[in-house]
Amino acid sequence: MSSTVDDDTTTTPPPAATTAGVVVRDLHRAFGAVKALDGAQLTARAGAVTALVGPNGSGKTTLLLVLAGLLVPDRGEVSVGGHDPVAHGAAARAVTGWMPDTFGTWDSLTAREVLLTFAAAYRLSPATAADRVTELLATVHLAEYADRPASVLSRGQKQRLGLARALVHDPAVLLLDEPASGLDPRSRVDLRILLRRLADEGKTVLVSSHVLSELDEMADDAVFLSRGRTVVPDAAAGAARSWHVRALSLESLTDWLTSTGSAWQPDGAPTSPSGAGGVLIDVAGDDGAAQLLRDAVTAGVPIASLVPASGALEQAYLTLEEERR
Ligand SMILES: Nc1ncnc2c1ncn2[C@@H]1O[C@H](COP(=O)(O)OP(=O)(O)OP(=O)(O)O)[C@@H](O)[C@H]1O
Repeated sequence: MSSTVDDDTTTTPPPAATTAGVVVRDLHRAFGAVKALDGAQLTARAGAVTALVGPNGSGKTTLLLVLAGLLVPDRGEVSVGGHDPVAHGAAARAVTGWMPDTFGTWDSLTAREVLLTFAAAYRLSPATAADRVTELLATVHLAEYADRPASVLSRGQKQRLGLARALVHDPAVLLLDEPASGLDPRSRVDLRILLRRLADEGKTVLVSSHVLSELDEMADDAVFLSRGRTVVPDAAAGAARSWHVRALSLESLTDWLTSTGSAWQPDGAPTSPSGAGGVLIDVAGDDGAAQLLRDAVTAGVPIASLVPASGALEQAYLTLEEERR
């Protein structure tokens, strides 16, 4: 990949797209002495939601900016929907929907006008654009704000308008930087459902977020970044996971766990007047949880629930050795 030129203005047409999805190989980008990307690798499949996870400063936004064609990398290979965003920026942008973590709007325009402006920039015909914008405003539940100035929109509503903007040209690849930030719980659920639907339609969805429980529920794949490098979470540490066990009688649960030599700790929740309560216990994998449940029931412990205390992504995230920067 060239690191300095966008040759859209030359007469060489971009090569036909060959690879769906997003592929990143050995990507580097420094800001002075800070290596924001230091050999990052990534593959995001078409038809899947891929989570981009990492501590503050790990390079997530830098990576997404490179993929969106807004930042030139120092070196490395990038393919977005089969196009190189540096060498063939226009072709890559045509298939890319980009939602930054904060979306500035022109406050004097209405929500509809904002979207129509972007639709025109993507060269949608006025008739197609009008229909598409009306449909998208309904999709992100902003129909009632369609003809009001964007200045009246709340932060979460602006986020939703930003999502509609990213979708206006029906892109094959969606790059979303912290899309859930500022959204209320209902809007977060709507976002999750929408991203799942888009992936099911065959689109590539790459989403960064700090809300790991949400990514857990929507992501098919995950890529972990740490100090600009892709890392594989410690598999051994990830194998044992904390589970929350609750029983109708806390006393009988803890007596039984102690008699079997299992290490447990209180879950911190108050015991109910009837004596119900719970503990946290480390269990190796789903098989271990199934065995624990079988043994407890056999021993006559009145188990009420057995659930992972944290999501798989969160657990994997916590095994990352690198710290925030
Ligand atoms: N324009 C810039 N100039 C100087 N340093 C930058 C610039 N952009 C990013 N950095 C640095 O590059 C590193 C990676 O930043 P980046 O914003 O990509 O991280 P991030 O993973 O998105 O973080 P967060 O989760 O906090 O949003 C950080 O150390 C940051 O300070």
